[in-house]
Amino acid sequence: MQNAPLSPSTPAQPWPAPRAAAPVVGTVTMPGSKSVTNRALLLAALASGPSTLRAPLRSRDTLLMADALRALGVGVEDDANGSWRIVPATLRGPATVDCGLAGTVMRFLPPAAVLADGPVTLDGDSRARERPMGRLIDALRGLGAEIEDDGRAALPFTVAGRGGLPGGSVTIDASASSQFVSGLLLSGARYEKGLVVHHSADGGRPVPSLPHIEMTVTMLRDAGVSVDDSEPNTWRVEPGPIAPLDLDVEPDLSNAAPFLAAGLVTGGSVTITGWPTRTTQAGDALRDLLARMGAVVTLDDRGLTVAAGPRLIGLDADLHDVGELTPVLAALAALAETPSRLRGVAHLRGHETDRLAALVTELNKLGGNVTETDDGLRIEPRPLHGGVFGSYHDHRMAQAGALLGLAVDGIAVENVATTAKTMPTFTAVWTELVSQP
Ligand SMILES: O=C(O)C1=C[C@@H](OP(=O)(O)O)[C@@H](O)[C@H](O)C1
Ligand SMILES: C=C(OP(=O)(O)O)C(=O)O
Repeated sequence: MQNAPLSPSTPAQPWPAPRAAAPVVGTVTMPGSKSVTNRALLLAALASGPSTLRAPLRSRDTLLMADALRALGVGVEDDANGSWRIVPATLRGPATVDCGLAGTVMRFLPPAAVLADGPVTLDGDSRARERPMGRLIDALRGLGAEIEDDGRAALPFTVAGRGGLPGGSVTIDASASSQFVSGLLLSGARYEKGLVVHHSADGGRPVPSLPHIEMTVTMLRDAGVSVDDSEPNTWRVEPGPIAPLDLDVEPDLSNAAPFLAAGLVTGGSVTITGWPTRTTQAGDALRDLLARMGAVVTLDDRGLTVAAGPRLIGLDADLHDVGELTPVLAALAALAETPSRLRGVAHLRGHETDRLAALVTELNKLGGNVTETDDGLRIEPRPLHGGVFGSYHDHRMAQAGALLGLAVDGIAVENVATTAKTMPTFTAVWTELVSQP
């Protein structure tokens, strides 16, 4: 198993996306959830004893998190069956952390780095330096942390670890990313006074991706931490120990999106095994969203099966809670019979790339009719033609391109290797699924 971060470099040749010769019918087992794996790694590092993570995701984002924790002195050891055993330690500095392009590393690690006994310097890919960070840096300063960022309010910066943090109450504008809140909550129990996080933004802009905060709260409670989220936009974490984890990581439901959509655009049917009946993963919303697009959706002992209905219809939806599904849903909408309106996702401009601009550019390059709105996209289906689909170092843009390639002749995806951010096996699993007789 590879432990070094996978290279984000751009290969010279775009990947010729396979065109479906027949309806795609098959079953796929997804690797573990990125969001669960990186929360579990961080919590395990701060826990009161060793933890076991079974079926963790091993991808660029999670290997970066594992390496970051190792740099701080935590043991992240490979077990024989693919599990990780995490042995906490007093966090040490000086240390250097490569965040790559992982939001979960750049937002979850700094609130833990204040607990280190020396400086921790964080940096990442060039695009990572443009992703929103300033509000989290300010919030940590408000809680007593010292952070040297040369006024950039972005990566790279150095957290002056002092072996602890007073903690207390802080108000943050988390309208750019739910990860600011999740990051603070994950470490909050280890602050002397615990933590109260309150979200407030100009114009009442809400926190996006609330299911991801629910995931954080659920995982903290499962580890014995007392969290009060009864008041909207306020989260209270009591100081106290974090119990060791013994966790089976759920399959990544957001990464299931292109596979489920593959059945829909080809008139076929795809089953994802092990789909949890209860989950906090945002990707679970696919059951409802794809049904609204005309799919026949069944959750049973086999997993989640999504079959094409008589028509693939457009979608009018607020994706604020599930923004990470937007690129694949936009590609699916471009292949639908009726127009779509995807709303509530202005914050996608700060994701791996500006996803709204990227989707408009790349879909229109192929003959599409997509316009950017204040907070999303309008998609008028048009017959598409072949061409190179740019991925902008964005795993979900690459997945969107692969999906288009099933239904449109001559699509090639630039830098498909970027899918390794969350699923290094993407092209292998995709090719196997779509080439089945
Ligand atoms: O906490 C998490 O695991 C995530 C939160 C969301 O971030 P934003 O709130 O920045 O959209 C989501 O888009 C991202 O893929 C994963
Ligand atoms: C927004 C995403 O990632 P990140 O965790 O880097 O924010 C994503 O995976 O769609």
